[in-house]
Amino acid sequence: MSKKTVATLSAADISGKRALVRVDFNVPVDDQGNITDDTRIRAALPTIKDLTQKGAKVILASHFGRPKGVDDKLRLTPVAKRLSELLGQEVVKTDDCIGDEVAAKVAALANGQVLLLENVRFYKEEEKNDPEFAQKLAANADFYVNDAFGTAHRAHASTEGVTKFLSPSVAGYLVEKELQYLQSAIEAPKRPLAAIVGGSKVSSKIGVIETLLEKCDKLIIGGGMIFTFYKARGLNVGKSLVEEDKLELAKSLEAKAKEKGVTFLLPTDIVAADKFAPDADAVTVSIDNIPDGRMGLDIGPDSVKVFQDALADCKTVIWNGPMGVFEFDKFAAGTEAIAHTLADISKTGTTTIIGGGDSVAAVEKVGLADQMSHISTGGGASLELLEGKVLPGIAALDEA
Ligand SMILES: Nc1ncnc2c1ncn2[C@@H]1O[C@H](COP(=O)(O)OP(=O)(O)OP(=O)(O)O)[C@@H](O)[C@H]1O
Ligand SMILES: O=C(O)[C@H](O)COP(=O)(O)O
Repeated sequence: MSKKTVATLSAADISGKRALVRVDFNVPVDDQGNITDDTRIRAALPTIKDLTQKGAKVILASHFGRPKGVDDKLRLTPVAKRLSELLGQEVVKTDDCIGDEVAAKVAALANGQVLLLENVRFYKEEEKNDPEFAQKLAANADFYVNDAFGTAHRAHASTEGVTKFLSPSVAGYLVEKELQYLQSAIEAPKRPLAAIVGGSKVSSKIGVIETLLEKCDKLIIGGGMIFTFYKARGLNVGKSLVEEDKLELAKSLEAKAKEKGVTFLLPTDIVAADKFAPDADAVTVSIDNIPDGRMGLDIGPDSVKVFQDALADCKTVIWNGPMGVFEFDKFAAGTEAIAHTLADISKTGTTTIIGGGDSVAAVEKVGLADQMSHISTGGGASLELLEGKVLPGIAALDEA
């Protein structure tokens, strides 16, 4: 990475200084507001601990959800509690992210103490990347660290705007690690390189499919988007999800794969349901035999076998998006089988990278997260990076 990192800042440089650290604590919560997965909080610990050990005063900023103004359900109080348990030290929490209360609590911080600001998205100026708001956020700090990989694709005040008011502006350890895995997988991968792309919509994955076609040796497609490809080939897809306006595009993507010599694999069989529900009746059918009244909600066992064979000799695999409606147990088998396959090939030295919220949730559901080479904490951010886009939150940091 060509960006300056927190590792380059010594205790002599930062002891007693106030660090504004952007983290992505946008964690999933249940109906009661309990955190159901603290991965993103744990992922920020190396940067926070490094800064506190070097004697800095750590001021954490994050968004949480997509509030329209102040929303008590989207306060970061439960996150502060969880973070203080994980750090084994008290985390001071403020009720706002700018203003007098924040200034007073920051002024009272001792070296090595940690403070968490309230949800920065309570101000609409955050997402507008308003310079005055960015200046107010920056006013409480001496330097800036961005460790919010999951939010690096947003040009917001706390991810991009603040860098104009704080120096140095450096990357944290999580950002460094994410870039290292995702960029090297796409720019200098050990080959063969395979990408598995799933999820529901062709339209939301076109960018990544097109970019991956340029880089990959094998492209494996699953999830709801397969039916747009089948229909483009003239197959009957019953009531399955189809994006009618993307049929031509699907055709051209397949043609492009052929032209480039990329192995392009679609499932050979699917699990067809009579309705979109967890208790739907499910039958496995070959793709040229999808009954009229049914919808495909998972890939079938033959497809899993075909995909496994294709992945067996790969040295790098990137996976984004589930193979089926894995939230319903009856339609989770395809996604879970792919998760197991990746765990198996990881053991033989293949680099396996899981990017994106749903695929990560699926891998976690089957307890295989720690067997993958890298699990990205960024959904949209990892996709945009794989698409070759510039991430504004990274671009704004100081060059190394
Ligand atoms: N055959 C299918 N029919 C309808 N929906 C499907 C099908 N297969 C998968 N899905 C749904 O697709 C959703 C994920 O699709 P989406 O395009 O949003 O991917 P994503 O959230 O971007 O994935 P990721 O976060 O892993 O990148 C899941 O909720 C899953 O239930
Ligand atoms: O969960 C995410 O992908 C990030 O925290 C970004 O959230 P956003 O899509 O609301 O900007």
